[in-house]
Amino acid sequence: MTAQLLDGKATAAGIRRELAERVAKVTATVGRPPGLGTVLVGDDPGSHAYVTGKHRDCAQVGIASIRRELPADASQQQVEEVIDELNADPACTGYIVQLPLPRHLDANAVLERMDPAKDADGLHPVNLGRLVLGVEAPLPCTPRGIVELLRRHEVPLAGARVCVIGRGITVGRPIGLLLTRRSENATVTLCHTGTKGLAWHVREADIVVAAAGSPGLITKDMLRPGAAVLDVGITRTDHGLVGDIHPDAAQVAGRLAPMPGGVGPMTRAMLLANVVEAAERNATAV
Ligand SMILES: Nc1nc2c(c(=O)[nH]1)N[C@@H](CN(C=O)c1ccc(C(=O)N[C@@H](CCC(=O)O)C(=O)O)cc1)CN2
Repeated sequence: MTAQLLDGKATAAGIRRELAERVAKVTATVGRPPGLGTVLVGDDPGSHAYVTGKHRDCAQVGIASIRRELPADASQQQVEEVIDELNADPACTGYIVQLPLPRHLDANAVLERMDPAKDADGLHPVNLGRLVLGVEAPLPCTPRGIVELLRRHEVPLAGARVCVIGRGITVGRPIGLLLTRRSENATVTLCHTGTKGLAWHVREADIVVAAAGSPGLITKDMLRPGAAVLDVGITRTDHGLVGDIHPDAAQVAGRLAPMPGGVGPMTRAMLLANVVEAAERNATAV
């Protein structure tokens, strides 16, 4: 078997086209375009590349960019001052704080200081709480991108057994909440570095989401033949970027969202969707 491609790049391009039309409408109604802010602290090359990509996407759909950068040794107070500024800026519809932050900073305190109504990442505790409660809120971009990618490729979720590997705040923890909503109705097993018998859990699954950041962790012998497999792990090595899914997995998987070209572009598209939805909410509230 050679896995069918879950093509995040093409799917995200289609979503950007849909969003560009909505941006044009909301811009005409409000008299100015929605604005996405980004807060980037430090020199991590990956984070710089992701933020640059986010602003490139904004330009493509007509969203204005507000870019704030701070040095790696920025203090908690300096970061929080930028947060306060974006909370107060009427041109900023929504913003994100690029993660991870340098170790000396308290990321939870930074996220908590954000205005939840401007949280374009769905990572503010209020919005994560709303996700737990099943109340409408901006959704974390990667989990939302995964659900959208599966939906647009007609991969059935109702009753599906999903194995998620990784318990980080941007993917592993929130995706369990998303997929177990009544509207999705999947059953989720959340695995992590403390899980015993990882291969057994993975083999039970119809859908595997690998977000551990452990290169080549999931091999073909661990998979149920025909499973849909999504690679969310990204490790930068001397030989380039390496995902969590071993290349041999494509021989056994039924569907494969590769890295690159699978979930990453969907993450970026869902960020734009969160900003557009916030702008539309604001426009109807006026
Ligand atoms: N505040 C946030 N921080 C981080 C998030 C997030 O959703 N919000 N997620 C990741 C990084 N990330 C977005 O910020 C992100 C990661 C990867 C991609 C992507 O398009 N990847 C490419 C491959 C990488 C490359 O070409 O350099 C792909 O998969 O095709 C987009 C966004 C952690 N931080």
